[in-house]
This record gives sequence, C-alpha cells and structure tokens, in this order.
Amino acid sequence: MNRARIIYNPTSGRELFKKHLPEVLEKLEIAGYEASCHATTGAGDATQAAITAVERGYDIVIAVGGDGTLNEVVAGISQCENRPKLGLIPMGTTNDFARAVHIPRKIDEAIDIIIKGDTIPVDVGLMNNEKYFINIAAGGRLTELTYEVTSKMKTILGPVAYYIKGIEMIPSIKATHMRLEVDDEVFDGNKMMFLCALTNSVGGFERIAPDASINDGYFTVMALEECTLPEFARVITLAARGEHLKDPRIIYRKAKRVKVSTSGEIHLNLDGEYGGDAPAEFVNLMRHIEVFVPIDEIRDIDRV
Ligand SMILES: Nc1ncnc2c1ncn2[C@@H]1O[C@H](COP(=O)(O)OP(=O)(O)OP(=O)(O)O)[C@@H](O)[C@H]1O
Repeated sequence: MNRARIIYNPTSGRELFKKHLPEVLEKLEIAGYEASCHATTGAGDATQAAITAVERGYDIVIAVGGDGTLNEVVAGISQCENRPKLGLIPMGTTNDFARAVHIPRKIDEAIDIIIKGDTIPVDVGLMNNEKYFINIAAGGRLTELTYEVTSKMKTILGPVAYYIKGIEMIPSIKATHMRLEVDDEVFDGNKMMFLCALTNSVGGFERIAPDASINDGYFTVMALEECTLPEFARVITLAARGEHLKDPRIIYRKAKRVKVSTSGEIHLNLDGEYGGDAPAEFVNLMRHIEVFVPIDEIRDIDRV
C-alpha cells in the first residue's frame, strides 16, 4: 500500500484546512493510500517534517499551506536522494506555484488531482548550495514587500494586505547597486529589482515571465534598471498586461546559473519569504521533483 504524508500549516489560509482534514484523509484511504498528517509548529518545521517523511519511506508528501510552506517542504525533499512525489493543496494568499501548475484552491479538487496520479518533473532552484526555491528568487527594495506583510495581516485581509503594504512602500522604493552574472553575461549598475523565476506566476502576476517553462532547466531572469517613480509605475502597469518586455529598462534572459553581488545590501526573497542577503549564486536543478498536476491543463511543458 502507498503511504502519504500530509504536512500542513494550521495558520495559513484563514485556518480552514483543519476542518477538512478528516475528509481529505478519508479520500486518500479510499484511493488506496495509508495517510497520516503533521501540523507545522513554526518556521522550518515543514522542512524537518519532509525530511522525516523521506526517512520513513513515504511515497508521497502533500504540502498544505501557502508558498512559504510549499518552499519549506520542497527544501526538505530536495536535499534527499530518494525523493517522494509532491502533492499540493494551496491554502495561502497568493499561491504562485499552484497557480502556475493549475492546481485549484478548492481542497477537494486539489486532492482529486493527487488521487488521479499524473505527475510532471519540475525544476528547483538552489541558492548558495544551501537554500531551495520552487518559484522565485528575487532582490531589490520592491521585492521586500512580500515579507513585510505579516501573517496576521494576511489571515485577516487576504490579498488586500499586499496592496495596502505596496501603497505604503511606494515612496521608499529605490534602486540598489547590483552586479548580475547571468550565465556568461554581466549587468553591472543600479536596478530597482531582479528576479530569477522558475514559473510564469510571480506575486499574483501571471504575465511577468510569459515564456517561463517549469521544467526546461532554465531560470527566466528579469531585472529593471533604475528609473523614476512615474516610470516605475508605468512598467508595473505594463507588467499587469504582460507588455513590460518591450520596455528598454527591462533586462530579460534565460539562464541556468545566476550570480548577484552588490556594493550595498540586498535582502533576497525566496518564494516570498526572506532568504538571506547577497552575494548569492542561484543554480537550476533541472527536473528535480515530481509534482502531481492536472496534466490536461498544463501546456508549454516538455512532458517526459
Ligand atoms: N504553527 C505555525 N504558527 C505560525 N507560523 C507557522 C506555523 N507553521 C508554519 N509557520 C510559518 O508560516 C510561514 C508562512 O506560511 P504559508 O506560506 O503556508 O502561509 P501564508 O503566509 O498564509 O501564505 P502565503 O505565503 O501564500 O501568503 C511558513 O513559512 C512557516 O515558517
């Protein structure tokens, strides 16, 4: 019998999941899984729980929570050799990765995708040979927005929390000096932000990296050169429509390896949470984890 380990963050998604846990366990049992669960207790616990699940030989691990919980589970699985398949029940505020692979926010629909059993291999990012990400690594004042929004704000306000924080932060958004090595190219100068995306879904925008493929072995790298606030507002408006790539201030490349260093300080953001400071090197681990997805809805992916 296959064994499934559910790792869930009891605080994410307005704390709804716990109520649905009995029916999720029952669905898995009916589908032939011996299922058990672990409620996370705080930062880092989901990573440890995932490592323990691998050590105990679980066939699949199901991450339930927001992008932060997913990141922690991915970090746990990614550092192991016999990696179990990964299921996802999105319960967060933005759920960027789930959005990119078309996993719905409805718990019963998300669990049905796991039970159906179709998986695809996806790329995972590795920073400084130590920290993992499955969606995005980013830096620059703008990207610090995501971790200045508290968990409590998100529970109470949902996505509105980000808009409020965004408006509050506009006056303090300024350029930072960065040296970006993007495979063999170097971009040295002041930038508003840079990002290294594994999917096309970033911060709820689905057109930021329009041609990102989740398993081609490449990051989609984007950076915005220093500009004035009105120019910046214009680029954001273009980004919402997916038309930002024609703006001359945008650098847009595909790369397997990216390095960032700075003369000042840059806080880096990994999958929406603070992930350390530059200098940093990001490497793409091609097709590192198998993820349950609604295969018929996934396009632009090289299936294997
Ligand atoms: N029991 C807990 N109490 C408080 N914080 C927790 C607990 N378990 C996990 N966490 C922390 O909460 C962080 C954020 O959780 P998660 O991403 O699942 O939810 P979210 O913040 O609601 O969603 P999103 O990141 O999509 O906005 C995790 O990275 C983890 O460190």
